[in-house]
Amino acid sequence: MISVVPNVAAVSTAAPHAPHAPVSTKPLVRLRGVDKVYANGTLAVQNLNLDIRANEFISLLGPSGCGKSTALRMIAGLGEHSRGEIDWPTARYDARGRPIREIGFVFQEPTLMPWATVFDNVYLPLMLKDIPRAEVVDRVNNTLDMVGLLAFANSHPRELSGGMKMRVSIARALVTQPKLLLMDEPFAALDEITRSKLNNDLLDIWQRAQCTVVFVTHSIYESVYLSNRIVVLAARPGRMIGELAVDTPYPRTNDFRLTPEYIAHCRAVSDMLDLAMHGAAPASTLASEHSHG
Ligand SMILES: Nc1ncnc2c1ncn2[C@@H]1O[C@H](COP(=O)(O)OP(=O)(O)OP(=O)(O)O)[C@@H](O)[C@H]1O
Repeated sequence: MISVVPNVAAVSTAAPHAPHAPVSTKPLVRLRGVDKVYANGTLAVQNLNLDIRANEFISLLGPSGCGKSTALRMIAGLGEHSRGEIDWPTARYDARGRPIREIGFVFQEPTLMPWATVFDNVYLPLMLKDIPRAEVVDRVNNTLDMVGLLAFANSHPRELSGGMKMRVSIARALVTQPKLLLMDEPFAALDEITRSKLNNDLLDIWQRAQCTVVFVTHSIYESVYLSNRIVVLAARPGRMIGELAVDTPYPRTNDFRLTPEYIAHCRAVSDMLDLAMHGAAPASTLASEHSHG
């Protein structure tokens, strides 16, 4: 058994927050038999079946070209799927009958506006919705506090480290208070120490924001540390090989990385990834061994 200690790496100076909301049984997003064929004929994703439940932290893990980014973009509505269904069972619908997806998207590069302050970079999505700055000063400041950057509100991106820029990018994605945060290899370009610190920061932010996260990564270690569910994909064609539940409770700290439980999970994911790379069994035979609540 592992010991659970308080998360000393919390990024915010705000008062202690409520425990993380339990994973809902009702899916926020439901993918059924989803294929994506690009115009050049590439079958990027084949028969993807996935329920993304409210308050989950799911990682999509797999080798290059297995369709992780394509899956994320389809969930975001950035590009149509070719076959199957993507439903938002609890969403409201717009006048044209399309689900109102309440999402934030974080990319590998922070892509901040270099001429604008940290505050204005985070304000951007609200500005694009024509919400006056004066009305959302508290909201932007609260979001900056959530990522531990309130003191840098008036700084410019050039004054920040790589990790701080990424936290601004996360704040910008969260300022609209999305239900679903989609993250496409957000820490891949960062050094190992910064990445490890940001893993802790992200878990704290996730807990404070009380949202659902779908996180794309190549890293077994990162996926086990962060997630309560890991979906493993294989390439050519991109398809789901299986999934693993990581039921270690949150908050998780660096101590978790040293436990036999963590190592066992990493080994199980590694074995599944091995299958993904060198010959895959049908998803059903593996997924059934690793049920989730
Ligand atoms: N716009 C596109 N047009 C044609 N093929 C594409 C397009 N985007 C991606 N692909 C192909 O679809 C497959 C899946 O690509 P995708 O980027 O989703 O994979 P990935 O798992 O995110 O890869 P990586 O880890 O390298 O980012 C790949 O074979 C890729 O070459």
